[in-house]
Amino acid sequence: MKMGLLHLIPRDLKPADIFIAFLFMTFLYILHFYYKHFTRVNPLPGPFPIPLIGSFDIFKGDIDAWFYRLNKEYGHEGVYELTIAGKRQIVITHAEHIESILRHVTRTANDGLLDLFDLDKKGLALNHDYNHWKFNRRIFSQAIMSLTSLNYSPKLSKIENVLFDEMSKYWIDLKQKHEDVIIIDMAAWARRFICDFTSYLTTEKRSNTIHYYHRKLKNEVVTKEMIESEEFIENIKFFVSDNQFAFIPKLIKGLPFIKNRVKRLLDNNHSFYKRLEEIVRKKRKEIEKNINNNDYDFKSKQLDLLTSLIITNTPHDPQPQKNIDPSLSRPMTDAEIRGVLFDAFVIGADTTVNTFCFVLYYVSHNPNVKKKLFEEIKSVFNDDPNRHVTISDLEKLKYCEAIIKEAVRIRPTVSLNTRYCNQPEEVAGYKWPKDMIFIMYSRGINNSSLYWENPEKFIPERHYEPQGVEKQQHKNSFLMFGKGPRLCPGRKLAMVELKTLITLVYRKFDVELVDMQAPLNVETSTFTFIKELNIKLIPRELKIHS
Ligand code: HEM
Repeated sequence: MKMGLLHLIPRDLKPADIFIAFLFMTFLYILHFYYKHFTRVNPLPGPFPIPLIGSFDIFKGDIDAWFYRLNKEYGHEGVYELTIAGKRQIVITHAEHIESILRHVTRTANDGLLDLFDLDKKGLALNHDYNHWKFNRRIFSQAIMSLTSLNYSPKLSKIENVLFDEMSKYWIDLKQKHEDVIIIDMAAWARRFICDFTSYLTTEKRSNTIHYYHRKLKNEVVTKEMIESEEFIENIKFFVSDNQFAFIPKLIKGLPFIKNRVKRLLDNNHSFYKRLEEIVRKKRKEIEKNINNNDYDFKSKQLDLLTSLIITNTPHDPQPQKNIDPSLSRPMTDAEIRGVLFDAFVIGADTTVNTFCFVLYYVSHNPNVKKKLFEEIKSVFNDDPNRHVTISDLEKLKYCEAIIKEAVRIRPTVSLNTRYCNQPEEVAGYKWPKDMIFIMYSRGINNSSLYWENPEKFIPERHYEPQGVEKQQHKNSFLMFGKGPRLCPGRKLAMVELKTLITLVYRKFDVELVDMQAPLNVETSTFTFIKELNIKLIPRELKIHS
């Protein structure tokens, strides 16, 4: 058959003919693209699209800043459109218009390179396949929920306190003799802290990235184990900052500049997958050894995330589910577990690191908020300022929680939230055919004066005192963790992690920005990534009573 087709190509074809044919095909493609554009349903305002890529702005590096500009230009009516990677997308900028799309389950159309990256049917966040997603979601949600259960939470608090004690000792060690303050890049430290913490929650063995980073700063020898931990961080960083290349159309993946970037991202992911799969294999061996040791009882143990993922739907499952759909009742494979671990480390860790750094940034710009936060911490730890922060302390730290929400409102770490509608849907007063992609622009909604008084001001009280809650607030004007079936499964864990870490930092140190004029130093792809946050730590000398 192939030979037959080759015979149809004239033998005396010259390079010039091939070039002309190429130009002709390109011309036809462009004609078709603009024909479709000018005859599209419900034309909306938005930037004029460029065939295949949509806009050159997606290659400029700061996608979030681009959306911020577009919101100012086209967002007034609550909905506008743009083309990204050849695909028309409808951007929603008013809270009233998002309810109908939140119940949809798929995030993006399956026409980019996600299958090349083996992410289209793996994990949760980028999974397109409903059945695979549902299976992963049920097991991952249950495993992650047990980490914040009454049974596990004392362990969770303990490890965060212990890691913080270690990290703060490193900070003190970095203090120059003649200085009163310690200057650090908090983004670099927080990224490593959350990585070591997440590793512990996953396997009950921490990684060693904070230790590595301290030694690196002191020019001291680092061990092979530390370097391996650090490579983990590099893998996460690389994916977070370059992942837009996983969404580009297949048609252009071979173009010179793009080919290289796709290859680098692929190499990065393969080495990351290998590391994760090695962790799963080691844990399986450990579990098998425990099972062979007959007196091991999973019911009486506080299980780490990975053990829960491995033993769910096996005879050792401590909480076997009855009457569930048979397609959901099998155990996970190693590759599936690797998929959800990828989410925990990439999505879970990075959102938490960004949010933590944004809190420090906004609190430093608002001395009254800082004072009130410290007053709250003092009132809770008056008995002993050095004791471990526990889950029951966190319940009393209401102002701290309001600060986290306000930081996320003003600068959400997930500012673009997409839904793909695989059936016709009415959105923003327009009837849309199936196969449309909608983007909820959370940063625009969170900062709209339609829902928030003085939206540019950092006022935690909005989320705190009953009388201070914004009166005209729409129920979807602040979706910190999303909504509907794809709501963030790590939301409870994230709040515990953040409240504990913020309390530990402000209890021990006063925090100031090195440069009060500098804007937040972030890089955005489809995720936001904090590059650097230089702060001054002023030790409180633990005189919390005075
Ligand atoms: C401050 C920290 C966090 C923020 C602001 C955040 C926010 C979000 C948001 C907005 C979504 C999208 C929800 C939607 O589409 O409706 C999401 C999804 C997700 N988050 Fe979080 N998250 C945080 C921490 C975590 C943590 C700690 C984990 C796990 C360890 C986690 C795991 C996930 C996963 C797996 C998804 C995808 C869920 C799905 O598609 O079914 N997140 N998160």
